[in-house]
Amino acid sequence: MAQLNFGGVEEEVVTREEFPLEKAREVLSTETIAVIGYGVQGPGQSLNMRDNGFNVIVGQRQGGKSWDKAVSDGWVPGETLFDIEEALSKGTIICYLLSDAAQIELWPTVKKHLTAGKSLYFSHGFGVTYKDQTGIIPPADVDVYLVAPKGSGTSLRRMFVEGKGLNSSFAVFQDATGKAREKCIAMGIGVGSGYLFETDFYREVTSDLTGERGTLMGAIQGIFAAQYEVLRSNGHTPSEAFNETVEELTQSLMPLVAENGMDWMYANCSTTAQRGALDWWKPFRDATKPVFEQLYNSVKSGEQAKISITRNSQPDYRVKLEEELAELRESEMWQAGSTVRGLRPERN
Ligand SMILES: NC(=O)C1=CN([C@@H]2O[C@H](COP(=O)(O)OP(=O)(O)OC[C@H]3O[C@@H](n4cnc5c(N)ncnc54)[C@H](O)[C@@H]3O)[C@@H](O)[C@H]2O)C=CC1
Ligand SMILES: CC(=O)[C@](C)(O)C(=O)O
Ligand SMILES: [Mg+2]
Ligand SMILES: [Mg+2]
Repeated sequence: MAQLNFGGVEEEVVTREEFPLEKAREVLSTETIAVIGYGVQGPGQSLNMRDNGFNVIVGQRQGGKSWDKAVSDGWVPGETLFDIEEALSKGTIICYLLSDAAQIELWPTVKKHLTAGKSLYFSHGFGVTYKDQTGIIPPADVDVYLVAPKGSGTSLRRMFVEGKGLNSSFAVFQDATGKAREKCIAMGIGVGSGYLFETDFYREVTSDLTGERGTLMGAIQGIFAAQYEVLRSNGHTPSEAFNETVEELTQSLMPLVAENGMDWMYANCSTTAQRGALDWWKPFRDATKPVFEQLYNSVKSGEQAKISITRNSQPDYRVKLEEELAELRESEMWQAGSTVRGLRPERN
């Protein structure tokens, strides 16, 4: 592990240099990796591992859209693509990549196939941490670990194809064989992680639930909507409001932040913009911090897990979800966005 300084705090990370792909292949050479579920993470992780030369099979319910996608991605029914139970019985490393709510329903079946010495692999600390709500309590004689790519499975795959790597966290919950940590890191390299930083199941799930509800997904849409509405109610056109809220951020300014940090982005804007941004970021922090505190407490208490389980276990959850996504898509702001995106020269 490389010891690195993160803003004054020493942490250890695993890089591809110190744990090369050849080593990962060697560690997992006798394993059959069964990826259960072919939604978002399933395709990204299984395809990356397959391209990395691992022995991978996919387990998915037959007949649905995900099964068809698996076939079109080159998984062969009866050879590398099986129904879930068959994949569970063949696999020695079970990658449990169903949605967190669906993991509860299938758990009794998975448990049956977790014979001594197998590994149970997650990409989230959810099921194990909230065991009182999920009932997911792994048998004592299996290794249990996670690799959580910090981004969408879609990006994990795209970045791998481009020769890049997404960062992932990793954690060992249970080491029955004495080799759990090594296997976990090898899996992390195999799924296409750029580098791996260590955590535990509790910290992974609480930070992840906070991040996605916060700045990554929830808060950002909230801030976009607030600014857009203020601009619109003061007579600005939809295109002007959208460009000044979203398009400029994603197309021009965030790539600069990604490249070299916030001060670098500021340094490449006008002195007028710099003055304003430097004056206004603290009031925005102070206004939103209580909401973030409320969010974190709701994650910590298990309330957010409960909501997620309850809502996503309902038979009509997909229909309801689609309605909520459509509400966003059909809002004036995102309709304006659709027109704006269509005007990008590279799309013509
Ligand atoms: N979506 C993402 O990019 C990320 C997901 N994760 C974690 O990875 C895990 C997998 O998440 P996603 O890929 O988003 O899952 P998903 O919501 O895309 O679902 C995966 C699969 O579960 C299957 N499924 C759903 N209900 C089922 C049931 N009752 N029985 C059998 N199969 C069923 C679906 O057919 C689908 O193929 C979760 O723990 C999630 O928190 C972690 C990082 C990012
Ligand atoms: C993409 C990711 O890492 C998230 C936002 O946490 C998730 O999809 O659960
Ligand atoms: Mg995440
Ligand atoms: Mg998440």
